[in-house]
Amino acid sequence: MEPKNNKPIIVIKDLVKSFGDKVILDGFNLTVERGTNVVILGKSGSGKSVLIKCIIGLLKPESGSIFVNEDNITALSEDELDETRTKIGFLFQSNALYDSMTIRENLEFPLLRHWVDITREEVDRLVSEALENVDLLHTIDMMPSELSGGMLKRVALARTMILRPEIILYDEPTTGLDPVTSREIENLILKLQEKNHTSSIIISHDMNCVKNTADVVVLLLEGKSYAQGSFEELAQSTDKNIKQFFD
Ligand SMILES: Nc1ncnc2c1ncn2[C@@H]1O[C@H](COP(=O)(O)OP(=O)(O)OP(=O)(O)O)[C@@H](O)[C@H]1O
Repeated sequence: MEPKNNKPIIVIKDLVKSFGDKVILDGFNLTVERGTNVVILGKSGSGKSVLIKCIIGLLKPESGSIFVNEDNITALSEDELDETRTKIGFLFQSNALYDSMTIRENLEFPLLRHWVDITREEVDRLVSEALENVDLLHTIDMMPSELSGGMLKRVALARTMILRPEIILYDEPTTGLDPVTSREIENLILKLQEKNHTSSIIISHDMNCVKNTADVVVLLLEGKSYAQGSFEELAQSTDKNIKQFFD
């Protein structure tokens, strides 16, 4: 038998999702190989967020399948979904940090929620380690309002990583950041991918981010995976639907 680790981590087949008579995903297919970063490129409203929500089981597709490892997301109960979701980290565009909590408390939150038997020492160690990974240990007792946009994104990334997810879904990780800070975030995404061997799906409009982080770029158009390839392959395409993203 083929060892598990050589199998793709996410396999999506013929996914269909509509709202009323509006078909958003129309037979979408995607395979994410273990340890790779896949960037989903698509116009506003093309269904990128809907796709991510289907992967974490927040939306139920009409048909098709989504396998994360051995689990068919579309067939899991809520309890089983909760278990699977602990293996999937999500970096929200808004960062989703709690404004009334310190950075330490924000990072403790997922640990205390998911690992009920964890000791105080272990919590402290993991929080410090997660902040060290993003070079922000000195902010541990600060409030989110004291940090810049780039620092908040790094804290949010540290919090996403703290449960050691196998998969990370990034929703426009560099939107609203200046080019230098964006580059810092892109480098962190690559560093943490290498360190923790995570696999990622990244939604981004920022072509520098796409270029710097993608192993594979997937163009979502009219509900389908219209094109797939490396950044360079797609950048050289003469297809007008693909070219418009690279011009
Ligand atoms: N819960 C919902 N009910 C009805 N329609 C929805 C719902 N969620 C999304 N849609 C519709 O699905 C389409 C795709 O939305 P989605 O948010 O996935 O786009 P997107 O590609 O992520 O866009 P953007 O880049 O602007 O974030 C939009 O037309 C949106 O209005």
